[in-house]
Formats: sequence, C-alpha cells, structure tokens
Amino acid sequence: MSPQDIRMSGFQSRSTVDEALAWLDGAVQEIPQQVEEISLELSHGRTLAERVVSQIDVPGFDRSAMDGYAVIADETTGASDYNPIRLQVVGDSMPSNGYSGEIRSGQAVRTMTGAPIPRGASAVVPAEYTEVVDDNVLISLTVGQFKHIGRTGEDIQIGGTVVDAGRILRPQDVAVIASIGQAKVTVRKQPFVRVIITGNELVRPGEQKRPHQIYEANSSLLSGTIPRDGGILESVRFIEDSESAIRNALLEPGADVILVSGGSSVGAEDFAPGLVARLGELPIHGVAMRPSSPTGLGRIGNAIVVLLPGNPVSCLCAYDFFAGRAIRQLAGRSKSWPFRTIELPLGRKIASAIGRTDYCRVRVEAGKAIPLAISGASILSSTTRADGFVIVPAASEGLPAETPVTVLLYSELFMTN
Ligand SMILES: Nc1nc2c(c(=O)[nH]1)N[C@H]1C(S)=C(S)[C@@H](COP(=O)(O)OP(=O)(O)OC[C@H]3O[C@@H](n4cnc5c(N)ncnc54)[C@H](O)[C@@H]3O)O[C@H]1N2
Ligand code: MOO
Repeated sequence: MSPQDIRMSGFQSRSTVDEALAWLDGAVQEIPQQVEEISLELSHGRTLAERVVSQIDVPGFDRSAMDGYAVIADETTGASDYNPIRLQVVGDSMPSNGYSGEIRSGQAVRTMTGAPIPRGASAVVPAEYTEVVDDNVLISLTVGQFKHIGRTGEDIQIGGTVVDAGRILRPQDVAVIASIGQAKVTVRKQPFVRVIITGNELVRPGEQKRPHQIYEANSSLLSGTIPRDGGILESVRFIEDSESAIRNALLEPGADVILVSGGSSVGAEDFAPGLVARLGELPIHGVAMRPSSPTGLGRIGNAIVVLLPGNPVSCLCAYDFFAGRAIRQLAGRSKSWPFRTIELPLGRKIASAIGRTDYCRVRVEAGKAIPLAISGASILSSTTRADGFVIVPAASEGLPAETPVTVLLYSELFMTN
C-alpha cells in the first residue's frame, strides 16, 4: 500500500464542508475561463461571455404603430365624431415599401403597422377613427405629435448595451440580440463532464439481474443534473472494479470534470481515491457530513475530480454540494444552489452532531417542513418522496421542532450567474 492508501484502514480525519468547498472553488478558479463563438439559435441557456452592444438603432426609422393614416398632427386639432376633418389620400406606406413623397397640408397617407412614416407626417390616426369617401378620408380623432409613431431608436440605441456579460441567456435575450442583426454570440464554454460508474454488482436497467445484483441508478441521476448545471455529459463509462480500467478512464483526455460514482470509500475494491491521489492530487477525502462522508475532491491535470459515494442519496448529495457547484462555475454560472428556497418551521426535530453538516430530506406539508422518517443514504426513494432538503450546519447539534428552516426545493430551479 502506498502512504496514501487508506483501504480497509478507515478515514483518519475528515475535512469540514467549508474546507472542501474552499479547496474546490480555489481549484475551479485556477482553470482559465474558456469562451466560444456560437450561432444565436444554439445560445439559449448559455452564459454570455462578452456584452452585446448594438451597432444599429431599433427601430431604424420612425414607423407606424397602427394600421391607419399618417397625417400632420396639427391638422387633426378639433377632429371628432361630430366634426370630422377631410384629408386627401395621396398614397400608401407599406412595411418595407414606404411612401416616397412628402405629405403636404391637407393630405394623408394610408399606412400599415410597421411601415415607415412618410416625410412631413407627424402622427398616425388608427383606421377605427377614419372613413374613406372617394379619394378622401374623414378623420374623427384629434392626435398629438408622434401619436402612434414608434420613434427611431426607442427600443435600442446605437452603442447601447443590449445584454450584459454573465447573463444566462433567456429566450427574450436571444431574440433581442437577433433584433440588432447579430447572428453569433460569445459564450462561456460548457465543461465536459465524464461519469465513471464503478461497481461489479451493478446491472443496467432493462437487463436481467441475478439475486444479489442491483440496478444501476446513479448514471440516470447524473445525466439529469449535469446538463441542469450547464455541463455537457462527455460520456458515461461503466467500469469493472479494476484498478487499470479506472486508471484508463481517469487519464483519457477530453473531460473538464470527472465524476466517479462508487468505490469512494475505504473498501478493498475502492481504487479511485488512491489512483486520483497518485495521478494528480486528492486533498479532500472524507468530509464531515451526512450522507456523503466518503466524498473525495481532487484533480488530475486541469480536470476536477469528484469521488461520489455509491449510495444513491449520497451520490445526489455529494453531486449537489460539490460537483454541481464546480460545473456551474466552469459554465459561467453562480456557485450558489440552483434551487428556490422557502422558509418554514420544522414539523419535527432533526438530530445532528456538532462538526457535521447534515443533508436532511423534507416534505412540505401544511406549511411545515417535515423531515422524512426513513432517510438512509441507500433509500433513494426518500429523494422522490421529499419536496426538498434542509441543510443542518456544522455548528448545530440539531434543530428542535418549530425552528424556522430554509428548505431548498428540488423541483424549483433558480439559475443565476
Ligand atoms: N469503513 C468504512 N466503510 C464505509 C464508510 C466509512 O466511512 N468507513 N462509509 C460508508 C458510506 S457513508 C458510504 S456512502 C459508502 C460509500 O462507499 P462507495 O463509494 O465505495 O460505494 P459502493 O461501496 O460502491 O456502494 C455503496 C452502495 O451503493 C450502491 N451503489 C453503488 N453504485 C451504485 C449505482 N451506480 N447505482 C445504484 N446503486 C449503487 C452499492 O451497491 C452499495 O449498496 O461506504 C460506506 N462504507
Ligand atoms: O455517504 Mo454514506 O453517506 O451515508 O451511506
């Protein structure tokens, strides 16, 4: 056994969650930020790396906001149902095909929504307040200057910032960038995340299993959480518990983050910790938390490696505490939790221990956060019965019933940068 080999000897000491997070954030920050230029249609949900500045005014010309008649506003003064004003219709202004002349006193131009306002006109009277009589139009509404005219640059002005860097692009952000004629944007690269699933007892869903085998669930979990956090699932590799196979999967280039599920602990077949320590570094292995205490954090070259405990709840918990946070930051998102929260009183006490952070699944019922009774780290269904979770901080010995707590809601996502 190498000096770092703790197999079958147990964790000698554990890092605190804060220490683990501090190492992780530091390691992520050392990785140079990478950006790429992509076409606009592919940019939804991506993090904008450079602010977008408009080279044009939008609209680029004064345009009609109504179907109706472009007029000289002053000439409608006093117009009403009882006192319509007669103007001569001298032409049409259509979108993309404006009226080429200039309106003079006593004239109007039939105009459509979005069409350029003819020279000389200063307002639009909507069709509802007009009546056509031969070549003339009767106007029964008094309109002020620029009424129903969309002014040049009223939406976006030349040189104005349209969307700031750091924004996770929403559909309307992408649309506004399209509206200034830009077809590409520079965004943060998404990290490639490799998932290595270890465990000789695992069988893929859909296949036959023998009595002591179990169906593999963690890759199904991670293939949902990784894209949620802005990562790209590079590959899922199902690997036998053999040192050389795990070593190859760790060393192959192409991943920014490597998640190893299972084999994180101190069992005889738990090869991953020793390998990561020897191929790179594993400064965190064993965290004072429940579940997920065997979690490991390290790196090999520029790739961040997270050892996720095999127990599915621990896998989810360790992913959310550490892996997701790293992936979000690499994707240019916030390191904070991607869940909406609510404050509720606890329905029942939660036991904990000083020095240990607890991840406690709760149901929300009748305005209270009810801790789930059966909630061991192997009870995956506890996470589907739960609405969210409460974090009991290391400084706390536990929380009595009625304590106000913050519930992080699994199904209400909240993405920020
Ligand atoms: N001496 C010690 N033993 C253990 C400790 C410890 O501190 N000292 N910690 C325990 C805790 S806590 C956990 S969690 C586990 C984590 O161990 P591993 O990461 O090595 O996980 P495995 O042994 O491979 O698996 C644990 C459990 O989960 C099932 N599993 C594994 N992978 C999957 C998967 N992809 N899908 C579904 N289920 C999976 C596996 O069959 C086991 O039942 O270590 C304890 N031991
Ligand atoms: O992380 Mo293990 O967390 O409790 O079964």
